[in-house]
Amino acid sequence: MAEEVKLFRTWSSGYALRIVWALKLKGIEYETIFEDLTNKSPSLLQYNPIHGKVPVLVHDGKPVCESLVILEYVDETWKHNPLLPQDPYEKSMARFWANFGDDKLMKSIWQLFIAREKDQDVAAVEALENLKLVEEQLKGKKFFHGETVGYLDLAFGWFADFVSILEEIMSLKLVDGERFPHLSSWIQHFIDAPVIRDCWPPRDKMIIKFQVMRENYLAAATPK
Ligand SMILES: N[C@@H](CCC(=O)N[C@@H](CS)C(=O)NCC(=O)O)C(=O)O
Repeated sequence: MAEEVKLFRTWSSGYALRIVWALKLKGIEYETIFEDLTNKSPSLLQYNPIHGKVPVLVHDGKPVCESLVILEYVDETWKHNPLLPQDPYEKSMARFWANFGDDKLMKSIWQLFIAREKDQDVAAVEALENLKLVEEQLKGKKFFHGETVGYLDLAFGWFADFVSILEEIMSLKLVDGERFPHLSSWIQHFIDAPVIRDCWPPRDKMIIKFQVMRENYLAAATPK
């Protein structure tokens, strides 16, 4: 019997995009269910009752939640075109840096994005420190694991897109080739990599979405 694979996602979620890329890189057929997060479907809440978030992967009726967990599930279930390194130490390092990306880097980039003008310099310091750590990881490499796209590239993929959205909306340059030569070249390689390049959400829609989000945060933070 054919396997049934379903992916609950939204058009813009960078977390969900990780799973889209992983399934496509593995050549797995799947059905997409687009969610409206302002009116979550009963199925999403049933499959992810703890967080109620996308992405959720449902494989033959069994739900898997949390994008980094789903990436590992996909990699272990369909073993061809491996995403994670096989060596136990390298695998644990990959998990470490993926968590760093979600916990520290993403938070600091977001804090910069929603900082009021007077707070931007302070917020930039933390974001830049985190970016330097990522830059170190990419020294001498095309992708995080070498010559081909793998788990960490998918984990950091949101950044490749979001950084230029942030730069455009805030009219600043965060990642330039002089300060971050390795990160800059990774962004270019990753954005244009086969499979990856076909899945990006429409840029104009992303700009509008994040512009509105930023304005709402700034308005909420401004004393009346
Ligand atoms: N840690 C989660 C984060 C997922 C997440 O934050 N998804 C957002 C969309 S980008 C969501 O579903 N938000 C709905 C909500 O917070 O209620 C993961 O890696 O899957």
